Amino acid sequence: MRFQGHRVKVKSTATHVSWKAVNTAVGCCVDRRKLARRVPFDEVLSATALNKQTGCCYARDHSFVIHTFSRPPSGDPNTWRPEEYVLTAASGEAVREWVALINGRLQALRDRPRNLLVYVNPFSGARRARHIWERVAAPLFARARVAVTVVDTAKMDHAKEMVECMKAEELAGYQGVVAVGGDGLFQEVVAGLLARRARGDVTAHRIRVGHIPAGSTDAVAYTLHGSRCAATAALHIALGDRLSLDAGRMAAADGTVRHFVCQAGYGFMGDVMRFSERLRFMGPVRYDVTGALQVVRGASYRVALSYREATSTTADVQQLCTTQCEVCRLAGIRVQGPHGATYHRSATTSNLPGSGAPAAAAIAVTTTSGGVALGTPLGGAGPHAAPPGMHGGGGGGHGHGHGMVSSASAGAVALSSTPQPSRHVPLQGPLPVSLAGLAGPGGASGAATADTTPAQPGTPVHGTAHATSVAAVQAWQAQAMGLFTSATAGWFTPNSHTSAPPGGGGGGAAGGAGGAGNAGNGSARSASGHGGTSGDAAAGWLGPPPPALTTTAVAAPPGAPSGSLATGGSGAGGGSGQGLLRAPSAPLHLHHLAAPSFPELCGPLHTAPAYAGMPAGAFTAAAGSINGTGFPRSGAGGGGGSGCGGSPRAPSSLTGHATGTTAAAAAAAPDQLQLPPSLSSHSVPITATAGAGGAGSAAGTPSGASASATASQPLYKGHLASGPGGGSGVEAGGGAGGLCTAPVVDAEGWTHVEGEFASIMCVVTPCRSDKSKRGIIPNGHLCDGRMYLVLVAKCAHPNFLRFLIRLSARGLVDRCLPHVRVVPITALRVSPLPGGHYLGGCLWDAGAPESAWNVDGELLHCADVNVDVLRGAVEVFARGPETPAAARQHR
Ligand SMILES: Nc1ncnc2c1ncn2[C@@H]1O[C@H](COP(=O)(O)OP(=O)(O)OP(=O)(O)O)[C@@H](O)[C@H]1O
Repeated sequence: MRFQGHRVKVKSTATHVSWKAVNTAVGCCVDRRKLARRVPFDEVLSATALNKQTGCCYARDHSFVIHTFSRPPSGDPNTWRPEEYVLTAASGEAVREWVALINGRLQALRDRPRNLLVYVNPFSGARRARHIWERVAAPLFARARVAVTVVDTAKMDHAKEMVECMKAEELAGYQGVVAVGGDGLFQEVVAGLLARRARGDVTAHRIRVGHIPAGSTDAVAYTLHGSRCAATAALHIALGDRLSLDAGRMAAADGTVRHFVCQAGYGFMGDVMRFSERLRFMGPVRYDVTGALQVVRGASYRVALSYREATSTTADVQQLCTTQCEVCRLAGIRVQGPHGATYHRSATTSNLPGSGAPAAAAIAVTTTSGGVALGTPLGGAGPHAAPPGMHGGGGGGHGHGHGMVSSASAGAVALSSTPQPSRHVPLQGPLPVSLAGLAGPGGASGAATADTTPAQPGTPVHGTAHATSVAAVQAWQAQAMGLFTSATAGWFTPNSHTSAPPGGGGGGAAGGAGGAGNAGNGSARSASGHGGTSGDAAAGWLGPPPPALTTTAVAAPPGAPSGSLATGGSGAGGGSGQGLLRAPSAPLHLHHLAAPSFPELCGPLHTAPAYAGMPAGAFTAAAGSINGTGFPRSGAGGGGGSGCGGSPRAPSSLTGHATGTTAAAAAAAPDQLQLPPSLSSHSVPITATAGAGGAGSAAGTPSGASASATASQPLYKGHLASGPGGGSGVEAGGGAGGLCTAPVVDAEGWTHVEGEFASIMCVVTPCRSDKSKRGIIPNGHLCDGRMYLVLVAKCAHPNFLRFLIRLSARGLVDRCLPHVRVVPITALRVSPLPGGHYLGGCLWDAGAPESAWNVDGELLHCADVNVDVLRGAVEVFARGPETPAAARQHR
């Protein structure tokens, strides 16, 4: 054949097509090496026969073209250009053979998309999204023979709603969904897919997401590909690159849930976003303008932070996450594909038995007096994804729990779950004994409990069984059942004692205890639970095994009013508790309090947040207040035992036991049978007494000290713990810049800090952008199951400028500046506190006491949030940035 007018010898192997000049082809003035090419098939879009007449005096030209791309010969290899290699054969027959051979090889690449759904936001960035799609991306997809369905978004959340509500069969027709716009549009698509997954739609698991940058920041595309080039992004999509990507999930106290794949920022970042929205007419430059104004403004905000530090892994090695990222590969996310090509596989879809089908392990049972609601789903993947412990502290209304599938593979634990849609099953007599729990060899485990209403006190409490799983997971179930049977038997049987399963079960136990107290059939009963570790049963789930779990259900006193008597689990710190809640048989819906991270999954009633560490007594009292029946109510629950003395987030630091009484005002609302969206309008005085040896003592609360606090603040803000004793432990000073309290680590591994910060960021991937080319966290990873908490203490203007310059030029590492901390974490809670400093001005609300969250470029106005990370939450069309050494040149 001929290439660029010279004779070349072409050959094809299983992985590539290559050619080089034959010896006699070139004279001494032509460098033979410049004619040689080696093009891997996984970098070829397609081959097409050319059928052109080269001129009236010449014969028909028998040529074909190989559509591929090229990297710059030097410098950054991450900006690709479409490339065409034209080869001329001796005959038309030869051309047809070569075209068929190359396209046949491409057909065999199973990750190549054939049909894509494309959303274009015409208003992104400088409003060039449509133009970029038509001029840059669409022609490349046509070259790659990818069919596309294009939708222009008409409003905010249009793409999210469409993805979320589309029929499963329709979605199954696509291999991926592409967002042409900014980070916000990409986030919409991700949110839509995750919502489907939360509903149990297995189709959504294998849908990849692509981002063709046309917005103002385009941090997603930059992070994934190392460049903001639209052609590069389109090429990655057309070539079918695949990579699993972590996502952060931010659940706000107002019930809003947002996902992010780059960063969520409070303080400076939030203010920049908040005010730049008013300057949208300026286009992308609005961020520079408002950024400068915010530096001048020098705002700082007081918050209470609790975070769970990530365990040390290979990710701690200061190493860049690129195509060959060893950290992500070790995590089992990237595996070597056939023919030496690197394929990226999601742990959620390929590491489980019966590969391809996502594991289903959603288990939850909630019971009300009228029936049993099944299927509270698990939403996350990753050892820290599900916060089942939130269920443990809620004695009273419902027994419920979780199951989680765990698989250990390639040095990492991969967790996956497929939730089931909630159903409501009428309660007809005693239900079959229930148990739902799955555990895998990875160590994480869970449990589910349920309650119904035994006719007589003293008879076993039956539960409902609900465990849904794919066939592969059922194999694990058999293994897990033994574990859980022994662990949970006691939860259903009064006066029994049992031990927790390794690594989990506390949540279920406490939930079970509460569940046992749920009446619903008119017969009163009470239950007291003694959680092994704490009312914050997350510890039972994620942390070390509790020393013992004890559950006791006892009959209610004779003549007790019809209704339920319930208590929550007790804390581990030496405290134990029991509660008494009298209410009619109306459901208490305590699980709404108990699952703040999944409000979108659990319906509107789940919007009222509660946090781990809230004393069970508080739950009980709160429930009593909102049920408002006029019965006298008192609640006494075991202290939650999260053990941070004085942290506003951990009222249970007043461990020992807490006694709750409902406010009289609350009792004056007898018709309020369900939780309002927020508890903020309810004042629930709580008197708490610290018990001897409580977990709080570990955090500085003097052992045995008494503390009492009356909460006039919303419960969820955790201001309960401001009393003496509880508050004494943390005001030790120290911390970042000396402006925050010394970090206090509680028994469950949460670190609690209060302070005044100029900026708080939660960065889930390196987060590269034009403003920070190396990334905010240069050594972050795309899929390692951790986030990085960046704390910038209140500081003088020059110091904040130093921070911005450092962030922009080199990225951040821990203590890169005296007032900057970078901590790898897996979960975070943030609550605003009164205080803070800022200048007023026409562009901002001078009196605003709180900042807002900037969640991947979208505003979230509620400052009170819970954040966790979903490992490998989405699959994306990407392979990670390439290094010059790793980039394969075709020459
Ligand atoms: N047709 C539309 N009209 C108005 N808003 C839209 C429309 N389509 C999408 N949106 C919303 O516009 C917001 C911004 O979109 P997008 O993120 O694509 O651009 P951007 O903000 O300019 O870019 P970046 O997020 O990279 O800074 C998103 O919240 C998105 O939900």
